[in-house]
Amino acid sequence: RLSQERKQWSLSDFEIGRALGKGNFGQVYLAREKQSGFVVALKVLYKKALADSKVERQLRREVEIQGNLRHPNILRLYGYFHDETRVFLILELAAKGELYKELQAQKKFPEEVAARYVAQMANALLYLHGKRVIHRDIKPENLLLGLKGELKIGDFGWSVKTGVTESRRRKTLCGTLDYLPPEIVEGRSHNEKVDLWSLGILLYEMLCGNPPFEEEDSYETTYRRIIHVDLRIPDHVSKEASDLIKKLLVYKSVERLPLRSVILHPFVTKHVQQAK
Ligand SMILES: Nc1ncnc2c1ncn2[C@@H]1O[C@H](COP(=O)(O)OP(=O)(O)OP(=O)(O)O)[C@@H](O)[C@H]1O
Ligand SMILES: O=C(O)c1cc(-c2cccc(F)c2)nc2ccccc12
Ligand SMILES: [Mg+2]
Repeated sequence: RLSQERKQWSLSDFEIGRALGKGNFGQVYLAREKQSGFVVALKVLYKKALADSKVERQLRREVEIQGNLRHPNILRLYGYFHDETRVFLILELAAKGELYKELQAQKKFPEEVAARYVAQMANALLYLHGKRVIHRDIKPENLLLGLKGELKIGDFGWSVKTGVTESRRRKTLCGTLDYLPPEIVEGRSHNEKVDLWSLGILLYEMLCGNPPFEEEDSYETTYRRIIHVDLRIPDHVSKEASDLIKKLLVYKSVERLPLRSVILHPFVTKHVQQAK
């Protein structure tokens, strides 16, 4: 186990292994803590890049939030440290990498696989919302897989503790709109129910191989399709799955199916044995 107390970590505490992936502000490496032999993912972020993109505050928030979370479907942040030029995040290793890669390789998932991921996401979101944290960036790129193929929500770059109202519209709108709910796309106030919409988008993409409102290179068309909830569900999708998607992709956030009902929905219960 990594010593739990607020230890002052440094690079010399770790043996660095292969690169696991490349992120926006640096690389992520396999690493072993020398003292305990504990294997982690060490995420290296360059201060210059962070400062240039003005995301230091967001990073500190991400670290603060993720550091306090303990849930089997949420990637652990064990600690962090920095030197003159870099910030290092000591993260739980997600041995099976990105869900995104799995989805790209398989094109789409069988319904029982998608149902398991939906159940794990719903449980993680129940925990998060219970702590007044909204993720706001649920999408395959930010979901990792543990050793037993269990889903781990990583990347709290966009999460916030509610009550912090700020228009993140600018930065948000420069990424892809595909996963954003109408209230964010229209720059209106939003709450944790944004994660319910994204869960619906995720389920659709896992079963269909592409997000529902995706348009080749037309941002405006995607925008219009989102606010009109212009949803077309292919015939190969079962009626239970289709029902759940339609109950999550609802324009009015208050009408979206609550997480407890997601977990008890026939699409999930059909495939996933429920917690005792
Ligand atoms: N905990 C981890 N375990 C295994 N692989 C990881 C882990 N964290 C990151 N990776 C790999 O490194 C890549 C880059 O990591 P990540 O996406 O977190 O960086 P980033 O894109 O800079 O962060 P963000 O997505 O928050 O902007 C991921 O796509 C994944 O392949
Ligand atoms: O030089 C610093 O004091 C510094 C510290 C941190 C930092 C330190 C701990 C946690 C965290 F999330 C971020 N981030 C930075 C990003 C850009 C430039 C400088 C810094
Ligand atoms: Mg990333």
